[in-house]
Amino acid sequence: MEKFVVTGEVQLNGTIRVGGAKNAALPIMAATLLCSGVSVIHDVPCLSDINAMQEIMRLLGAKITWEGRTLVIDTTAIHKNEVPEHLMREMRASVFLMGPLLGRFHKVRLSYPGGCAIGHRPIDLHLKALEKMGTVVKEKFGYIDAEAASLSGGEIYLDFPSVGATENAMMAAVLAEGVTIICNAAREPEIYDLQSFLNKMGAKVSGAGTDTIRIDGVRRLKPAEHTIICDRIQAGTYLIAGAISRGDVVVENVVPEHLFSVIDKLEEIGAVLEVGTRSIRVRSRELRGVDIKTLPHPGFATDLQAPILSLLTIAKGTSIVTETIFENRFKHVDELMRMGAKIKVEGRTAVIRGVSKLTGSAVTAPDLRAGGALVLAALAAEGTTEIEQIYHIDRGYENLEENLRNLGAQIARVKSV
Ligand SMILES: CC(=O)N[C@H]1[C@@H](OP(=O)(O)OP(=O)(O)OC[C@H]2O[C@@H](n3ccc(=O)[nH]c3=O)[C@H](O)[C@@H]2O)O[C@H](CO)[C@@H](O)[C@@H]1O
Ligand SMILES: C=C(OP(=O)(O)O)C(=O)O
Repeated sequence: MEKFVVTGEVQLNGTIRVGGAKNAALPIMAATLLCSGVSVIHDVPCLSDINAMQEIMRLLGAKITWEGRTLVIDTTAIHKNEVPEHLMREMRASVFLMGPLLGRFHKVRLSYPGGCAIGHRPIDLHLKALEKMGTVVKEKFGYIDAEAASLSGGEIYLDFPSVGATENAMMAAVLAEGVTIICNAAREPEIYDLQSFLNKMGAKVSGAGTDTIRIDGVRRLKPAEHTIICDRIQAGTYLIAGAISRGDVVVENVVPEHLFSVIDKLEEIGAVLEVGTRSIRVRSRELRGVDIKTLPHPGFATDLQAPILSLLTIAKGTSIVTETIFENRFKHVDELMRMGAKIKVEGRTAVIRGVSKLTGSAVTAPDLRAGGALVLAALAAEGTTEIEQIYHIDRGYENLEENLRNLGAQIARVKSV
């Protein structure tokens, strides 16, 4: 086990370049399974979730090699359409294998996925979408058997614009007969990236980025080459790092339109932002409290709720943060309170009374973004903070300590007893 040791109160200065998005790379890796051949995916982040996905795909028969930040995936020898439970449990994204394997083999067997413990996280919408395409789903002994003699297009209404269900439905529908319409689809940028990749494979998908996606089924797909979009959540986290340290940070390789809600809230908090075509500069001195509500894209991303909450702990006045996506995503609050934050949680709302200073303390990362939030708090805190269970952070933040050190932060990864 490892932990981060952070000595705070250092202003961050400099430039950081973010890489490809985990949440785009994972479904796109799964999508390569839709056909036989060699796909090439550029700017894949080096993260433990990506490694976990590779492990599963290798078990299914894929040959995967890294060339720098490029992943070369050969799906010619896929011979399995069954994923064992212990591998499914490793991450939420394992559920993305369902759509592609069903599309290619008309049959798949897997169990419930794992992932960050941030709420109940059912997969009923994924299954409902697949059933609408003619799949028969049977659940027994913790396993899900999904089978479709032939997948056929259908009209799918999602009760909630679930990112994963939208992606799974898209991947199953590309090889289905006829037209599939996904209504109330998720509009996250990662959905658009998946559409781009599927279309490069020869699929006919349109509408990603809106709430209605149309898929005209095709008979055959071919392998494709693609570059993953940049990670808006890591980018947002580094912007908050600049603001919380009262520094001057430029985040490069970003698509500002993906970050509108964060840019808007940081400005409301009092940070000064300069938005370029592919970069954003953040500076801050005085911070004031604001209200934030997480929503599906283009609303404020739930994955940035914990990081921005850290910033609000030292903003003047009272802030109210409402988490509407996941019912259990305030686990960072208790840890932040150990650092001197004043926060009260009632149901899905956190009321934060800004304090002038946080103090270094021993804390534990309860999940990925909550872990990121603790690193941010530690950057601003007086003294030294030790953050345990950083394997959560390694799921989604690439080279976090190195990137922060390059900006001047005092952060070290050390062995934990
Ligand atoms: C790998 C990946 O891309 N993960 C992201 C994805 O997760 P994920 O795809 O799991 O998130 P969803 O958009 O599906 O979940 C949103 C909400 O819908 C509910 N729901 C979802 C599916 C379902 O079948 N039934 C159901 O009720 C969930 O419990 C949750 O309350 O989107 C989330 C919301 O932006 C992000 O926080 C995650 O980082
Ligand atoms: C919750 C997240 O990931 P996952 O859906 O893979 O658990 C995340 O990236 O913040």
